[in-house]
Amino acid sequence: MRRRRNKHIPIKVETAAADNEISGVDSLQFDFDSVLVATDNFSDVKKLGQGGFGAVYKGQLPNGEEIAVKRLSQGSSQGDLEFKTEVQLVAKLQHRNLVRLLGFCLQGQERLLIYEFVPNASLDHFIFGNVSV
Ligand SMILES: Nc1ncnc2c1ncn2[C@@H]1O[C@H](COP(=O)(O)OP(=O)(O)OP(=O)(O)O)[C@@H](O)[C@H]1O
Repeated sequence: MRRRRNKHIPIKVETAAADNEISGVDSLQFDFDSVLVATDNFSDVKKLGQGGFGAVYKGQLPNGEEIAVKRLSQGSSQGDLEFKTEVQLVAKLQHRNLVRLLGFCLQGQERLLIYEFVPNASLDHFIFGNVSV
């Protein structure tokens, strides 16, 4: 008799591993409506620039913290789970020369990445430290 290959087992194992990997990722999730309020509905006035992955908007949270919201262009084939896993890994990175990723937002087709806002003037300090000119 021919032996049937059970294709379901590896998929279940992968899913379980991925679930463990993203445990706690929800704490990084921003509410979409709060981001809309923070960026004045992604108004052109708040637009900081345009990168390869989408437009970036300045926002302000209710506690006064300034943020930069990267609104990813739609059409990525990346799944929600992959996206969340990637966000969680990047959010753990901390370095004086890296802009801090604060969180993400997933709503329908919308995928947002929320970073700390870095004013132009402070980029010199990020890169060169405190140098007097
Ligand atoms: N954290 C931030 N604080 C302030 N402004 C930002 C921040 N992130 C991005 N910007 C602004 O948005 C623009 C686009 O940034 P983004 O990171 O999307 O693309 P990029 O760095 O130009 O190129 P790439 O898409 O290839 O990474 C930047 O040039 C900058 O003006």
